[in-house]
Amino acid sequence: MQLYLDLLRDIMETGVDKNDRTGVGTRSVFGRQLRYDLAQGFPLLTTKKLHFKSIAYELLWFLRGETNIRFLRENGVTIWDEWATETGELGPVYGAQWRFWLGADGRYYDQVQTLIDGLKNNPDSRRHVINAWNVALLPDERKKPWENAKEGKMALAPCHVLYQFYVAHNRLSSAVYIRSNDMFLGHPYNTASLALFTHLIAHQCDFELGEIIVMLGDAHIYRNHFSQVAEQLSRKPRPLPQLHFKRKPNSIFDYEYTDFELINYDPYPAIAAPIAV
Ligand SMILES: Nc1nc(=O)c2c([nH]1)NC[C@@H]1CN(c3ccc(C(=O)N[C@@H](CCC(=O)O)C(=O)O)cc3)CN21
Ligand SMILES: O=c1ccn([C@H]2C[C@H](O)[C@@H](COP(=O)(O)O)O2)c(=O)[nH]1
Repeated sequence: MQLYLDLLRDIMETGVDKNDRTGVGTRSVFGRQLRYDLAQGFPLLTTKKLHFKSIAYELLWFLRGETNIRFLRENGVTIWDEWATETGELGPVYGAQWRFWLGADGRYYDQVQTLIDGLKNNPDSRRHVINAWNVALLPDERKKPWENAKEGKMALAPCHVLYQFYVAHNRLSSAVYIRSNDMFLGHPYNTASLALFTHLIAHQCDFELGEIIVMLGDAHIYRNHFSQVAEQLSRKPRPLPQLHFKRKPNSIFDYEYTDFELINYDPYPAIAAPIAV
């Protein structure tokens, strides 16, 4: 994960200070790419402890097509609490777009099922894409996230907007475009989430593992994370953990948290940081 630490340093040293929607303020750069070979280990940050459970349950929640935080809360995951309405609604965020994209013809489109079918039947296709940027449902940036959700809009505009998958020599690679990335809190989650998603799909479709590629638009460090970033940069990365499966469910939608496990994860202690809402 040296690539990540190098990018944090680059942002601190060369980034531009700007204001942002949350009022906290950021230092940012625009347009970067990080890539990891999944055969070298599972790209979960070791220079601070990450709550893998939050990352895994969030992905399972997307795959269920859910947009209420109930499922997350039932499993001890609180990372979406700040944006939800009193009843836990987030509006039509990722899960809704991945599984139930409402077409102009009035039909719902399941992008994940289409992806799996496409990878199995036509792996060479260049159209293995999942897109969350549903223009009609984007929030009004001047309103609070939960106000948007109450009006049937997304609480937050998608950050990890577009996924693409690629098969060569029976190896599955993936890429994600993240238009806006909170480099201290969000980025390590987003990287691990893409890695886990790629593992699940490879497991289902009998592919070997290739690379993951994370492409960033606005890559920012919030002003109130500067000291935490300095602490992180003083630490030396340790060997990556591995992901093992214990069961192969019949479909991508049937995985449970207990079906996989991380082994040899030996991180430095967690570093607490406030989240910008
Ligand atoms: N400002 C901001 N940054 C984000 O990364 C982000 C958002 N907003 N809004 C939507 C989601 C929610 N995400 C989150 C939210 C909280 C943490 C967080 O506080 N992580 C703590 C541990 C908390 C836990 O897992 O229980 C950390 O130390 O990593 C991480 C990602 C990612 N996204
Ligand atoms: O998966 C995610 C979701 C959100 N973020 C961060 C990126 C920004 O700091 C905020 C979103 O604010 P916008 O004004 O909509 O850009 O959340 C992330 O890093 N990863």
